[in-house]
Amino acid sequence: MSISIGCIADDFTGATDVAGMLVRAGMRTVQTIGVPSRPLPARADAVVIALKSRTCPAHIAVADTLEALAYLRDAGCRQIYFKYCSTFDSTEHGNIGPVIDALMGALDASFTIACPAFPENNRTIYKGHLFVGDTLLSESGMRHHPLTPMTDSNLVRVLQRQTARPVGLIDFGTVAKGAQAIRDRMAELQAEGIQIAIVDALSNADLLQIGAAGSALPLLTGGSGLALGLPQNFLGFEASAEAGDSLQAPKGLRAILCGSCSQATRAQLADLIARGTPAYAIDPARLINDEDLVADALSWASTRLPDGPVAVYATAEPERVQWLQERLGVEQAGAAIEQTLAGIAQGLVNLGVRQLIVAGGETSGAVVTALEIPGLLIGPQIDPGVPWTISLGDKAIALALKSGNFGSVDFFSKAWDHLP
Ligand SMILES: Nc1ncnc2c1ncn2[C@@H]1O[C@H](COP(=O)(O)OP(=O)(O)OP(=O)(O)O)[C@@H](O)[C@H]1O
Ligand SMILES: O=C(O)[C@@H](O)C(=O)CO
Repeated sequence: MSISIGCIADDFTGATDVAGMLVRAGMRTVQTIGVPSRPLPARADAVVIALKSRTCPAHIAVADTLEALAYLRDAGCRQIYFKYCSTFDSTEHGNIGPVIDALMGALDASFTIACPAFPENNRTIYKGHLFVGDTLLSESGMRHHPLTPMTDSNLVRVLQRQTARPVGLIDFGTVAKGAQAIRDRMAELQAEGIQIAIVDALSNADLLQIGAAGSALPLLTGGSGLALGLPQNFLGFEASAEAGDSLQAPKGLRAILCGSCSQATRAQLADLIARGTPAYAIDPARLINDEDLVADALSWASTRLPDGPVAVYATAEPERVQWLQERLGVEQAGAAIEQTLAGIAQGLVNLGVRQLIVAGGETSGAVVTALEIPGLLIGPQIDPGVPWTISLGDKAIALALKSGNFGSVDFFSKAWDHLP
């Protein structure tokens, strides 16, 4: 089997996001949960390994990434792609910088690019500054993110704080001139000693040019948008009409689990509740008191599930998130909620749920891990960056892993209409 692109994603929603893009661009794509212990179950042009490495300590993120890299190299992947968030979610200590460092070292790469732009979801980069819609990243809801608050919009500055390798910029003036100009600028920057270049991008057309310019780089890094421009680089690869495989969602009960506190998820949840969907709120005060919220939520859900979808959520406003974080610490607060939602997910599947939407990357990581799902086949897109997937393994479950800030306001109700 010859695999063109081997992708390592730093969270699970990000992984389905980029896998969906590769499918859209015509590549047969398999997503694995963690580094697979067995050969891939399906023929693939691209493989996406989903890690949960965005917010763990940097040395663990690096170790997990290098293990994934070893697998992808053994599988014969011709280009490696590190996928991180379109809002560049990271802290002063990483993990984007340390992971890029480690990948460059292992691949003996002297230069790479960093381009998280995702114009279809209103993430654009201009003069190195990341915009979310009309606002700078630092003025967007991302400044309140529970784990990776983003308070600086200048990505050259942000990444430079995370790596000792010199970081530069390929700005829009160059990108607008097309692939050859971008290639020339890469060469100039390398000659100046720059090893990683943030690249401006305002549209999918820019991403196609950037993808073409990066054809010879052993390592590319970015959001999922960049993936649209990569399949064109592979000789002998022909866009396959069956790339999305004709998947069939398993029948079963429906549920929604929300651990994302992002602005979009909060609005989507409010919309769902306003439409009358039963919703169970995880009460952080009861969590602190060690009450068995998993059993409580499941007993609540069990009587309602036969009548239609139910939602269970920890989603809260920034002040409520801070309240819990002050009592448990940031990491422990996140982990406690994730474990609770993961336990509820296991119980829901035991109750017969086979169609499940999960909101939030960290949350999805916890849920998919608890469900012991080894991999996902990628199906139709619900909204940009969020495809339906069908789990591999013993028990087929249709899963939509929604990145916190993705999706239209009616996402949770319309998603069912897009089931394959
Ligand atoms: N009420 C709450 N108090 C404190 N932490 C919470 C609360 N609700 C959720 N969390 C935690 O906030 C974090 C949200 O991160 P998650 O990645 O799931 O969502 P997101 O960042 O919106 O999504 P994405 O990474 O896809 O953009 C999780 O660790 C979750 O457990
Ligand atoms: O790139 C994005 O914004 C998403 O795929 C993501 O990674 C959110 O967790």
